Amino acid sequence: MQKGTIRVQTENIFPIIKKFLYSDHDIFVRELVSNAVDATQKLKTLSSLGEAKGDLGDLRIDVSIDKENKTLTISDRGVGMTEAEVDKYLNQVAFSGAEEFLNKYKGQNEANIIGHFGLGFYSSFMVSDRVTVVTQSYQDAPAVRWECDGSPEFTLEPAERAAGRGTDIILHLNEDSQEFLEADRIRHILERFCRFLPVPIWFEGKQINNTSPAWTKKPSELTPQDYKDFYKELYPAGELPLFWIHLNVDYPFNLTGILYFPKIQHSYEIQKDKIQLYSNQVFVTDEVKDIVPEFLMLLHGVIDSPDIPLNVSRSYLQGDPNVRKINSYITKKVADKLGELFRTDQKEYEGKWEQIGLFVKYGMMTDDKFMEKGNEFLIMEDARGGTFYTLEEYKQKTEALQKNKEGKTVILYTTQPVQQDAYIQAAQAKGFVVVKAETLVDAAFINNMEMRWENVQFTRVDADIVENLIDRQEKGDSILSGDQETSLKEWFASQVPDQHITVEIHGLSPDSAPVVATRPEFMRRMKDMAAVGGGGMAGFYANMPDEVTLTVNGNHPVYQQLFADNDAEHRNKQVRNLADLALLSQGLLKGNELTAFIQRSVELMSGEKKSKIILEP
Ligand SMILES: Nc1ncnc2c1ncn2[C@@H]1O[C@H](COP(=O)(O)OP(=O)(O)OP(=O)(O)O)[C@@H](O)[C@H]1O
Repeated sequence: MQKGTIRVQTENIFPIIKKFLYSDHDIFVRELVSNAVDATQKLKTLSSLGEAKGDLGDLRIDVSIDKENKTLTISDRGVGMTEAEVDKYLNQVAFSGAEEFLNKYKGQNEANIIGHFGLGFYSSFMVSDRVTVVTQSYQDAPAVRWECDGSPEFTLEPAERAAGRGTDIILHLNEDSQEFLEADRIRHILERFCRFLPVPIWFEGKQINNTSPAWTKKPSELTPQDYKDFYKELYPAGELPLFWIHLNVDYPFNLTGILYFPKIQHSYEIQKDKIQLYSNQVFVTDEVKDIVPEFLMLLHGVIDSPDIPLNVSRSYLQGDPNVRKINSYITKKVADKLGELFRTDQKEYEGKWEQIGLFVKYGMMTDDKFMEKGNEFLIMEDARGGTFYTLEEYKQKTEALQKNKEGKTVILYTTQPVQQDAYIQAAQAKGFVVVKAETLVDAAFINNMEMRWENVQFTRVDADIVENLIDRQEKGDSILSGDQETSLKEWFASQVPDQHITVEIHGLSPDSAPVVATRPEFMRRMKDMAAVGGGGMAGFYANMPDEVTLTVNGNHPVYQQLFADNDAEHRNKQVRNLADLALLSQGLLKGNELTAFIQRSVELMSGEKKSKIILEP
């Protein structure tokens, strides 16, 4: 028997400390199973190079619990270790045999080796009083038993390994870690971390993992059904995705994966943290915040990269050049895919726009590069539905009618096609094109694009009377006399005393509505932004009451009737009703006011009847 002291390579001690501060004790399972996978992959490589002879047998990993002896064992049929190797790899903390193997066989093997740091094995001491390793090398050497209780002292002696080549890692679980003797607990951890490892892992008579998940295959080997099946495997409860992108780079960094665009019906269902990050098929985390661009956090799927530093802090991740490159690669791939979908199957793309639009808009707002590309596949739906325009198409279509004096294209939009129907119809009657901007992101998107798209301005269709939507017109000719205009203004002012409602008299077409309520664009936008939590000035506007302009169309015939009406009370009620009708069309008539309006309307109708009865005989 050999006795000795574990040697720590001091220059590597800091990563160890960091790693042991890791709050998640479950990761010891990941580390030990990863080592077993590495050992198995190494054996396959050596065999393919002719260095390991003979039949390799059933290369599987077994995880087992022994409740009586309070142990958890991980067994593999991999390369195993000779006595000298045990001394070298296990007795020197932070000396990675994985790194050494990779350097030695660089370019000669296809196997992906997980280990890098030479630390993983030591995570077993987070949960064990004692760890026993029984191992036999693929080389012709006797088996050895290594044992250590977490202190720097270890023992190393010859042993028997009935199963022959391979390694058993036996953890004698400590008092605080008895939970790992529960089968459900272990199965859960295995399913989380080891679900897609490339070597079969068995626990309690069942294989835990899918050894060749879709993302590790070539896109040409996969059918659409395969992608959908894999999605179901990842998210059994989820609805099928809209489409997906298969990522595959090997230069200047390694990255594979599949990103799915989920179906989002309602913005409130948006779920972030649905992308899982793997490193050589080992699950690392589902918090991919710094690796995936913010606007793509809504995607689902898997990213696998051995090049992402996994055991370091967040702030380091952000500064990591590989992470930044990965970020822009993913952005580019997503933009390319969207562009391709738009070009090759526009109808299909339009059909999914409601959901795709969310990504596109977020992306354009937050990423300059994406915005450039997005300009080609961002589409706006006509308020009538079914017709879509790109920005370029919209500009061309509205060239004649919707350019204002400054030469800007005025994009007219509606946030609620049903409620704003009267305004939309009025604009369409003028030959204007109104587009929908109904989703949660639209308010912010409009503000943002207005600053970045050249010569474009957005105006909500109810921001002003239709005559003023593109450019403010001179007050049209009114058939009213000066006195009549003054009285009309007074009547309205007395009936609508709200200081936030401004009354203006215009001479519009007799066919236009008698009164139109509009909400000035700027103020309304600020309030909208405040409502969805926009900070700064927007917060200030949130507390301001609605500003409304009532434009009274002096040329409407109803006013001639009013001038002929000598019953002041009756006339005032009519005036009030006209104003209320306009407010109603803006959804601004609520509560008491609405009830009063209904009562007044009924009164007016029955009053008319009465007067008719009196007049007719
Ligand atoms: N089951 C095993 N079979 C054969 N060799 C093993 C086994 N487990 C560990 N080793 C050897 O011990 C070395 C150290 O393992 P350890 O887990 O500490 O580090 P690593 O796997 O190289 O890196 P990481 O810290 O990233 O896991 C390994 O590189 C490997 O050479």
